[in-house]
Amino acid sequence: MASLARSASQAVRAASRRAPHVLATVKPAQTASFSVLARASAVKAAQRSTPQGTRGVKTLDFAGTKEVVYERSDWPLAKLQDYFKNDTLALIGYGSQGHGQGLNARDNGLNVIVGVRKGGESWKQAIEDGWVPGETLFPIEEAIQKGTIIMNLLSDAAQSQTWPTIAPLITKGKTLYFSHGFSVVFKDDTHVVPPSDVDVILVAPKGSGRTVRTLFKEGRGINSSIAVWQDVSGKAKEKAIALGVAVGSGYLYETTFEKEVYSDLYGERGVLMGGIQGLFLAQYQVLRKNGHSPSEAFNETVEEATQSLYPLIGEKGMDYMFNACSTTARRGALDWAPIFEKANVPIFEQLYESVRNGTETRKSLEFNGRSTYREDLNKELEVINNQEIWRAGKVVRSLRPDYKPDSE
Ligand SMILES: NC(=O)C1=CN([C@@H]2O[C@H](COP(=O)(O)OP(=O)(O)OC[C@H]3O[C@@H](n4cnc5c(N)ncnc54)[C@H](OP(=O)(O)O)[C@@H]3O)[C@@H](O)[C@H]2O)C=CC1
Ligand SMILES: CC[C@](O)(C(C)=O)C(=O)O
Ligand SMILES: [Mg+2]
Ligand SMILES: [Mg+2]
Repeated sequence: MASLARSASQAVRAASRRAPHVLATVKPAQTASFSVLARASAVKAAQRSTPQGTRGVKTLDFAGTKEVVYERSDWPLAKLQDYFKNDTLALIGYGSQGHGQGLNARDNGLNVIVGVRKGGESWKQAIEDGWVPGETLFPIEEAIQKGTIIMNLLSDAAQSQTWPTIAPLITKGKTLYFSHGFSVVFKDDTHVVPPSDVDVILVAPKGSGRTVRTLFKEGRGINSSIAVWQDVSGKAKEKAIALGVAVGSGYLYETTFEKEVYSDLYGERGVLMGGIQGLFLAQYQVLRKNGHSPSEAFNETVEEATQSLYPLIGEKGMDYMFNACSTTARRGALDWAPIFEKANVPIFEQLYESVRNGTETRKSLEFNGRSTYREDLNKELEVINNQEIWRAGKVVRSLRPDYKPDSE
C-alpha cells in the first residue's frame, strides 16, 4: 500500500513535469493508475512498431550467430513494481545517464533516490528535475547507506576516485550496478574491486542518457547491454534484466563486462564520435581547399548525411540508402567504399589495441580525474564549436522550418 501511494505521488510529480497544465485535472484517486496508463500506452506504441513474431523470442539469429535477447514486454509494470517493492534504488551521480535512468525508473513507480556532491552541478540539476533534498536527494554516502541497489553512475574517473570512501558502504546483500564495464574490468588502474558478498551487474544503454529519456517518453525503449560480474544471490541476471527495463530499455542484449567496455570505448572513439568528426572535417577541408563555399561544403558533408541519408540507413540498412540514391552515386560509392575500408582498418586496429591494453582507460582516468575536468573538456569542445564547418552548420540549421532561435 505504501508503495502504491509512493508510485501515485511519483506519477503526479512526473505528470506535472511532463505536462504541467494536466496536473490540475489529475485527482488523487486517479493517480495510482496514472503511470500504469502511461506505461500501457507506451507498451502499445512499442508493440505497434515491433515486427510480428518476435515477441517473447529469447534466442535470435543475428546473421548466422544465435544470441539471447530479453525484452521489456516480459516485465509489465505491475510485475516490475512488485519485484522492486522492497528496494531503494540509490542512483549515484546525475550526469546524462543519471538523469535518463533516474527519471525513467521514477516514472515507472520505483523507489529511487539520488546521491551526488552537495552544491555541485549535478545537485542543482537534480533539484530542477524534481528530486527533493532530504527526501529523494542526498550526499553520496548517505544515499548509498539508504539504498539496497547502488547504481554507480558517477563519471568513470569519479568511480575510481570515490571508491575508497564508498566501498565500505556497499554492505552484504546490496547490489552494485554499473552502466559501463570500465571500473571493474580495468581494476589494476581504477582499483575498483567490489566486495565479494554483493551481486555486481551491468546495464549499459547503447545511446546517450538524453535518448534513454526521450525514447522512454515516446513509449519506446533503448537497446541496452546487460552482464553479470558477480552473482551472489543467484538472481543477478534476472535483476539486471529487470533493472534494465526499469531504467527504460526496450531490448536487452547479453554480454560480459569485458566485451561491453572494449566495444564501447572503441565505438565512441571510432565511428560514433571521434571517427565521424575526423571524417566530416577531412571531407569539408578538401572541399574548401578546392574553392567550394562553406554552405556547399557543409550541406554536402553534414546536413545531407544527418538529415537525409543516415536516417535511411537507420531505417532499413545500407543497401536501402544506396538504392535511394542515383545510379551515378551508387557506382561511385561502391568503388570508393573498399578504399575507405582499407585505409581505415589499420587505424581501427590501433584503436582497439589502445582500448584493450588500457591506454584509453588511463588517459581518461588522468584527464577526467582532474578537478578542472569540466572546464578542460569545454575548452577543447569550444575549439570544435569554432571550427568553420560547425559555424557554417549553425547558419544552415537556422534556415530549417522548425528552427528555434534559442535552441543552439
Ligand atoms: N553519457 C552516456 O550517455 C553514457 C554513459 N555511460 C556510463 O554511465 C556512467 C555515467 O556517465 P554519465 O552519465 O555520462 O556521467 P558523467 O561522466 O558526465 O559524470 C557525471 C557525474 O559524475 C560526478 N562526478 C564527477 N567527478 C566527481 C568527483 N570527483 N566526485 C564526485 N562526483 C563526481 C558529477 O557530479 P558533479 O556534477 O558534482 O561534478 C556527475 O554527477 C559512466 O560509467 C559512463 O561510462 C553509459 C552509456 C552511455
Ligand atoms: C557513444 C558515447 C557513449 O559510449 C554512449 C552515449 O553510449 C558514452 O560513453 O557516452
Ligand atoms: Mg561510453
Ligand atoms: Mg556507449
